[in-house]
Amino acid sequence: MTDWSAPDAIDCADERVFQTVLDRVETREKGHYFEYFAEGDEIRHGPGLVLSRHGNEEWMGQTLNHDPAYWRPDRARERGFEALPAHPDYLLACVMGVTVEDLSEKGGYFLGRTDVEFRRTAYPGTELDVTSTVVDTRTSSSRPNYGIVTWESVGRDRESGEVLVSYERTNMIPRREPVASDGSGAVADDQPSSADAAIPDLPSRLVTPDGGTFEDFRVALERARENGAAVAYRHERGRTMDERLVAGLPLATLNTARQHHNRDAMADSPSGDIVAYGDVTRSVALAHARSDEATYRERRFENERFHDFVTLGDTVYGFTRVLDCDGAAGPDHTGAVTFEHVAFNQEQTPVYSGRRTALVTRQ
Ligand SMILES: CC(C)(COP(=O)(O)OP(=O)(O)OC[C@H]1O[C@@H](n2cnc3c(N)ncnc32)[C@H](O)[C@@H]1OP(=O)(O)O)[C@@H](O)C(=O)NCCC(=O)NCCSC(=O)C[C@](C)(O)C(=O)O
Repeated sequence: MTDWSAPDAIDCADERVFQTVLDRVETREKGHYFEYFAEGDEIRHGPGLVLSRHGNEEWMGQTLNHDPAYWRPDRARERGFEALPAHPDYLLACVMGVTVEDLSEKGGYFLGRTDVEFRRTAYPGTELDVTSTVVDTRTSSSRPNYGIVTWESVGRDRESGEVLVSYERTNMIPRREPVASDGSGAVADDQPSSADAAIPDLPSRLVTPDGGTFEDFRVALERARENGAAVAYRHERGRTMDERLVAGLPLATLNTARQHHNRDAMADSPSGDIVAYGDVTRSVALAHARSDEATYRERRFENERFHDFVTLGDTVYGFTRVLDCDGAAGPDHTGAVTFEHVAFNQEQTPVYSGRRTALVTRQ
């Protein structure tokens, strides 16, 4: 009989032996299935993460968020920051990144997020302390292999305890034991396809603002309202998703979701391949929008949805609609603008949409 305690008892160089061993051993799992989560559970995320200047610059550089206030001290001061700040997209991606191991590493997709509130400016060197609470769990009626879980997450400065950002996010999470679908979410064969569906009435005219200041948006909105038009436009820039964006950026935020870096595991998933981290896709589309606007501060995001997969080689473009201008919000030299942003791919398929309120410089 083989002495299994002997160091050379298993010849791993022999393919057949190795495959037999692999078939027999248990896998030490990472992440949690849907059944693990119960409403009200509170989770403190262990890894923490120190926001870094390198990470900040890498994120901004790769996503085209080329706003010098986040890497030039003179421009940061002009913008009213105490020091070089962390970019809000980088902060948000890091806060969410450290939650992934506990919440969503098992797989499944990021479906949406809402109530994203930036409470304080964060600076490189800040150590994050992130906690999450399970807000809701339910089974999916259309996808029997998955459940749908919503968490509220809060990212704090570990030293001061101050809240930097908070949000509520929803994911599909694989079930340990898939159940038969109740079919209520299935699309009936005789339903019209989206191509056949009637196109809703669009405003007769779509107005583009003359520039990117608060006044430009306000004037465009007024002009549009007087003429039954809407303020909506697309941005010229696009960014093709390469490995650095799809796998590199999430890993730099400690996002361990297999969706972004394990092509082998993802081959047998609904997307069939690795997909871009939702925060990367959105940050690219927002960068396109910000490149056409005099952003002063990010305030909040609502109703963010991820509609379709973004895979390697896809190109992400941006579309913006201006919904509202509030001259009374923020410091005197700014006003708040609420936008609806849509990220779309080379086939003009929407992959992300969300409502954003930012302070924009007046002139
Ligand atoms: C996933 C796909 C295939 C489903 O496609 P579908 O046609 O089946 O979609 P659906 O019918 O719209 O949604 C399925 C179910 O989800 C529900 N649902 C949908 N949205 C929400 C929401 N916001 N809040 C609450 N529930 C929502 C919806 O009501 C439905 O429930 P049902 O099965 O009971 O009828 C499709 O939606 C898709 O391709 N989306 C893009 C996903 C994606 O690429 N996300 C970003 C990358 S993954 C990621 O970043 C990962 C991360 C951050 O690292 C990490 O979580 O760890």
